[in-house]
Amino acid sequence: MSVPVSTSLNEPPRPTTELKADVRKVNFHYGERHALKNISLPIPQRSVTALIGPSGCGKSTLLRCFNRMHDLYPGNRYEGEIILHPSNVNILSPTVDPMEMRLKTGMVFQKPNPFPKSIFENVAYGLRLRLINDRQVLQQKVEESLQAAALWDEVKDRLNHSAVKLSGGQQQRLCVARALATEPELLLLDEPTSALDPIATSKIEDMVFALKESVTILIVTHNMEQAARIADFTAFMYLGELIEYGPTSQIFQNPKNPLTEKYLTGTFG
Ligand SMILES: Nc1ncnc2c1ncn2[C@@H]1O[C@H](COP(=O)(O)OP(=O)(O)OP(=O)(O)O)[C@@H](O)[C@H]1O
Repeated sequence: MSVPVSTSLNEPPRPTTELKADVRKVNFHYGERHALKNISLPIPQRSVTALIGPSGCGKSTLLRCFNRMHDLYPGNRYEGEIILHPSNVNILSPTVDPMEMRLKTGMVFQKPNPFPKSIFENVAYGLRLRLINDRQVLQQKVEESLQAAALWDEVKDRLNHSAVKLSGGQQQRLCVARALATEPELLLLDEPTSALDPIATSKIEDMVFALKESVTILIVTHNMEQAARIADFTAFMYLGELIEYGPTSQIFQNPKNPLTEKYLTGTFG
C-alpha cells in the first residue's frame, strides 16, 4: 500500500489507498465558539486513524461531526463536507437525516455506558431499532458482534445476566459489540481506554487491531504510546486546526511541523 506523506496546515496529502471518508474544509461552531477551523483530512478505509492533540483542541468535536451528534443541541453549525465512500454522501449535508448517519456509524465513549439490560439485549439493541426481531438472526448477530469485540468467551454462558455487572473493561468491549452489531461503516472511539486498567486496555487495543480488517476506525486518544501502537495514520490538532497528518510512523519519528514535535516530546506550551 502506498501511503501519504505528512503535511501541515490544512493541506493533507491525498493517500493513494482507497478512502472511506474525506473531510473537506470543515468548520464547526458551538454558537459563537469556532471549534474546528477549515479541517481537511482523508480517512483511508480499513485502517485506524488517530486524532491526537492537547486538551480542547477539537478532537472530540471532529469525531462527533461524523455521526452528526452536534445536531442534538441547538446553536451548533457545520460548514464544509465529510464525504462518505463509496456512496459519496456528504454526512454534513442539511438534507441528510442525522439519524440515518448515526445508524451508519458506531460510537464508543470514554466511560463504558451499557444499558441497564441484559448482555444480549445490549448488543441486540440497534438491531431491534431496525425492527429485526427474529430470534435466530438476533442470536447470530449478537454472537458475531461479541466475538468481534473479543468478549464472547467471557460471557457466552451468561448472556441473560445484567450488563452493568460486568467489569469496566468488559463493559467497554460490550459497548464496542453493541456498536458493531449494526455493521457500521465507521467505528468512532472517543478515548475508549482512558478509564481502563492496562490489561483491559491491551484487550481493547488487540480488538481494534483485529477489527480494522472489516471496519474503518477513528480513535481519539491522549495516550501517545497507544496511538503509536494501533494507528496506521495520525492527525495532530491544535486550537481547532489540523497541524499535521501522515502515516503514524512518520508523524512520530519524523514530524515535519515543530508544533507536532514539541507535543510529542512533551516540550509543548
Ligand atoms: N458543548 C460545547 N459548547 C461550547 N463549547 C464547547 C462545547 N464542547 C466543547 N467546546 C469547546 O470546543 C473546543 C474543543 O473541545 P473538544 O472537546 O472537541 O476538545 P478535545 O480536543 O476533544 O479535548 P479533550 O482532549 O480535553 O477531550 C474546546 O475549546 C471546548 O471548550
